[in-house]
Amino acid sequence: MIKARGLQRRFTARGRTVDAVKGVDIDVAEGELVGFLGPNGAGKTTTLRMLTTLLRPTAGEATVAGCDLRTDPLGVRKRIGYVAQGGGTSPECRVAEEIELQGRLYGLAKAEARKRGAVLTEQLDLAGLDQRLTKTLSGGQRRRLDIALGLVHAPKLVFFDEPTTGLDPQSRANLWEHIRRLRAEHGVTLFLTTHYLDEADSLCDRILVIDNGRIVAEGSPDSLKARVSGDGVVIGVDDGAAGRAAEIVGRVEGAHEVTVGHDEVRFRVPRGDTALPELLRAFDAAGVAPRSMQVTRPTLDDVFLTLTGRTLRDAETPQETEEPAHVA
Ligand SMILES: Nc1ncnc2c1ncn2[C@@H]1O[C@H](COP(=O)(O)OP(=O)(O)OP(=O)(O)O)[C@@H](O)[C@H]1O
Repeated sequence: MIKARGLQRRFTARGRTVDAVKGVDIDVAEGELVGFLGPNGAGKTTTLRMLTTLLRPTAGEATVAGCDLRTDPLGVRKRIGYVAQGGGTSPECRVAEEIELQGRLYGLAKAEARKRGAVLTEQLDLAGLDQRLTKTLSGGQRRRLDIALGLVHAPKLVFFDEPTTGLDPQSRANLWEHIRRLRAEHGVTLFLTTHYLDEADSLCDRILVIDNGRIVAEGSPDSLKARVSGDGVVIGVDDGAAGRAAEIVGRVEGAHEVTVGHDEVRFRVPRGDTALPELLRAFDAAGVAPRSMQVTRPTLDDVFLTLTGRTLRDAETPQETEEPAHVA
């Protein structure tokens, strides 16, 4: 659905040059839900704007939904949906009118656009609000309307730019459910940017981590976590037994960063869940009885820290943004 090679974007404004995206390769297969994760200013929106034809790449090439980004941007636009940050609803328009208008813009006949609007308002829990002025909607309702607008032409590939930024936790969870359903019930391929670790972790099959204009890691949430730091394990033992416990732990394949406390041993291991049964057997054979065993999975923040030496939150810097220099 997406194949991009060496995509770059340089901005020049007031004599200053910013290399916002420094040559990224992206592959997304049909039906995947892929997250593009990175701190503020990492280059997520710029990449998304290139892939959706809103910004011309300085270099590189891409095929999006089967069309070449450079030679057939119109083909790309017809086949994709784009749910932008903040959306673009008109405050004085009614919900149903807004969706119908968007449908007409995509070339649907009036009756067809109206029918499509009814289906979408139903699917996105907006039924009953169709005569409301969009300015009276709550944040979550407005974001769902943004999604409806992005889906009006039934695209098979939808881009979301930070879909849940600014929403309260309940509305975020509700929106995640809608995003999951889009894929499960309609087979839509989804590509979303986020700087929320929990969002990427809970929603996405695969994550691309971008920092400073470059992709620094790629994989499923679990494989990223396993690859970078491994699971943390803490074994509680009786006073005085920690030394013997540490000897046993030292024989476990892949165990590292072993530290011995008074009544506990801590270590890291690639897969805590598979190491524990082996450990239990070894403890049993040695006649040492552990009092407790605890496994903690690393977070995506640990991944980012290992890759860049900074946490995602530390990495967030205020943006300096000029007006975008248009357009494909
Ligand atoms: N039109 C522009 N002119 C100059 N610099 C720009 C422009 N747009 C983006 N940039 C710069 O490019 C870099 C990447 O910005 P981008 O908006 O793509 O990051 P982002 O990862 O989407 O961040 P956020 O999470 O805050 O949306 C930043 O340094 C930003 O200031």
